[in-house]
Amino acid sequence: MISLVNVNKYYKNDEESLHVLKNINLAIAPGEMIAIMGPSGSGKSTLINLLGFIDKQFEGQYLFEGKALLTSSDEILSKIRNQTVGFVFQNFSLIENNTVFENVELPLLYNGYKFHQTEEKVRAVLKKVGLSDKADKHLKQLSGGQQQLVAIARALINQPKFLIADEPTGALDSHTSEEIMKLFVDLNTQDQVTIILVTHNPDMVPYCSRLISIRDGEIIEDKALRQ
Ligand SMILES: Nc1ncnc2c1ncn2[C@@H]1O[C@H](COP(=O)(O)OP(=O)(O)OP(=O)(O)O)[C@@H](O)[C@H]1O
Repeated sequence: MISLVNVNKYYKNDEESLHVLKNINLAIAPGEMIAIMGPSGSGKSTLINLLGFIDKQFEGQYLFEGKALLTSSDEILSKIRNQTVGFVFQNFSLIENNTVFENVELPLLYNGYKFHQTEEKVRAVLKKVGLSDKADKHLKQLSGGQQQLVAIARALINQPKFLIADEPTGALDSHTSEEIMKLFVDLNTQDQVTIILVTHNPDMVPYCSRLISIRDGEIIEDKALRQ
């Protein structure tokens, strides 16, 4: 599904050039659930920004389903991104003053759906994450774990080909983190959602099917975990 070939990334300014991804070669197949680990500053965010079609400025090749999508215009690329990848962040990035339903519905509206076409899809995805009874609640009325479930529902609503989760349990206690990871595993094993997860927490790794470790912009380890 995803193929990075000899990818190098530099952050350049007038005085210096910082080499943050070094000769990355990476193939990701549909149905994988990958943990990316590495110290702060090792290049994890840079890598997932590239994988999520956010960053086009790099050397080497990124093929998605055999195509070099990053050559598309910004407008086409943002449309592709909206239909192809779902993002989940540590801080949830939800709209505080909107209801659960409205938060989850938003990417559908961006994708061209009309208000009267969204109800069934939003209800189905809320059911999947176990929030059927919370649709009309405001975000403020939910716990941190429930807010992360809303963010996952929002990431899933356009049926993306893969999910990128950047420290999705970073703001949650260990019990809630476990619940969130179990949901990711269900999505991965039952619905074949491909998941790429950045984490600092080694406890999250055994839930994944593969571990990629990064140091100083290089992949230093790439190993299979559960099958
Ligand atoms: N926009 C930028 N301009 C210049 N340098 C940057 C930029 N973004 C990141 N960097 C540098 O690139 C390197 C990799 O950063 P990156 O954010 O990818 O690391 P990370 O592994 O995600 O770190 P963390 O775990 O702290 O989020 C760091 O040295 C960082 O300072």
